[in-house]
Amino acid sequence: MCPQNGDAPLDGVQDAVAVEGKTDGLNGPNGTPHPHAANRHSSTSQHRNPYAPRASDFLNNVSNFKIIESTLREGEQFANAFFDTETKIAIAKGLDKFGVEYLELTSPAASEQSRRDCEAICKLGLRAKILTHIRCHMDDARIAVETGVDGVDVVIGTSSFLREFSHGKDMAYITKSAIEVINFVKSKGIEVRFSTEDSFRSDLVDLLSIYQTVDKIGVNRVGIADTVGCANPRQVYELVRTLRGVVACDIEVHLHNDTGMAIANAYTALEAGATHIDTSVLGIGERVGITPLGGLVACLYAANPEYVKSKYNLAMLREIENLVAEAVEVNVPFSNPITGYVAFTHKAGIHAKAILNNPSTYEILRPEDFGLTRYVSIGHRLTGWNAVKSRVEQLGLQLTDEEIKDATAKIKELADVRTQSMDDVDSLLRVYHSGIQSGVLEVGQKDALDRLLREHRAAQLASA
Ligand SMILES: CC(=O)SCCNC(=O)CCNC(=O)[C@H](O)C(C)(C)COP(=O)(O)OP(=O)(O)OC[C@H]1O[C@@H](n2cnc3c(N)ncnc32)[C@H](O)[C@@H]1OP(=O)(O)O
Ligand SMILES: O=C(O)CCC(=O)C(=O)O
Ligand SMILES: [Zn+2]
Repeated sequence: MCPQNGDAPLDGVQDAVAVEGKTDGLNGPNGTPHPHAANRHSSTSQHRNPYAPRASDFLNNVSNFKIIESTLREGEQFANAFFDTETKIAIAKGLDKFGVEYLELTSPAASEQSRRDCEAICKLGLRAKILTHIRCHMDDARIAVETGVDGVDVVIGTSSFLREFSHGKDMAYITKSAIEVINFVKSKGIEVRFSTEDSFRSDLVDLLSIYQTVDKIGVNRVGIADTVGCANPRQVYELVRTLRGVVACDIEVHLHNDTGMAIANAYTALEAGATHIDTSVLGIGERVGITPLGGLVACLYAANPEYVKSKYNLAMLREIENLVAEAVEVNVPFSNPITGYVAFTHKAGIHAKAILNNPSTYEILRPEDFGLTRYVSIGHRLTGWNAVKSRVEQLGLQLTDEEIKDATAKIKELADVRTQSMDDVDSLLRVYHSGIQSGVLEVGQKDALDRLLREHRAAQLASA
């Protein structure tokens, strides 16, 4: 792994340094010396600098990547998806406003309307580059280059499964048609990408050989596709890193989410030197889809918030997700990163206290950077007096800490029976406060408080 280093344990020390660098928000090896390094390795470290940059520091593209947004291609392969022209244009404009670098559209060979929609989106004059996605076949390529796209994404299966059961072609034929299609697209002066479908179940020698061939003839990007979602982060790292050493062109990854790895795999691909990541809004695509745009953005924001904020209009994310969710008739999942309805809701008393003091205690993403708001939920039995105190202050009530703790005990007692709404909690706090103010209530007088609450409820019912 490290050319200067034949001493295995040193790798461990280097890992520790890399972690320190990250903690400082640095990509490079600028961390302070590891306290144990000198003692443990003094004999070898005389000859080399253990803190010198490693190959992996230079490969890492976590803060240098482009998104190829494929909601209008992979996303159209989602079981529920039917996008009419108007919806496609709304999605394209929304994603463009968000700031994705590329939009990938369904093949114009798929249907007459697909071809017309592709042309219509090319004419919108968006900032994002427009790509279309075709089979590795001259018939498709001829149609694609006439649509006005900025580039063509070419794909063909290389695994034995697809060679035998999909297109029936061997590697020699695949290579020959790849060269023909790539040269043809290039001759039109537009970008071309060549991708192998089912890369992780393809023979490594076949893969590297075809990628090297297309790189030599000037393809702009090569793509690796985890078509069945079988890859894990380590496999992704190894394949991308190996490919990085073989081709000079950009590297795109397309990662399905069948085993829930798509975001982690995308992150790891960037660490290994990938330059472009395919996404779709909410991850929609064949089966359970691919790397979701929002989840990827959350993950990359956590790594480098300033870079991600500078590239994308993050406050647009919710609007785009809602647009696509509505178009394909699904709900945004409750646990969705950033936009899930509980993404910034804090509940347990211990969390609530710390969050109220400093949100970074329990938040890696700042809701305000996404145009969103944090919530502290208090009407439940896991609440604590610090959270209740914050609400008391918001309501402008004057209560001592001892009184707030007493009121909190009542909230918990009631919440043991059922969760209390914010209105329930507010009423209780107001009743408690007026009881204290008027002198009919003192700390610990449970019966008096129960009576005041009963009277309050009766008055509410009478006025309803
Ligand atoms: C993993 C992915 O998601 S890849 C992208 C998938 N996208 C699509 O399929 C786009 C939508 N598809 C379509 O509209 C149609 O399938 C079309 C227009 C592409 C082709 O339709 P048809 O000609 O009716 O063929 P059909 O879909 O039944 O079969 C696919 C054909 O493409 C061939 N083929 C499959 N993959 C490739 C490829 N990557 N490169 C070249 N040829 C291919 C198959 O051998 C088959 O050829 P055949 O007609 O000689 O049997
Ligand atoms: O073109 C590509 O890279 C990917 C095609 C695709 O959708 C897949 O293999 O899952
Ligand atoms: Zn796919």
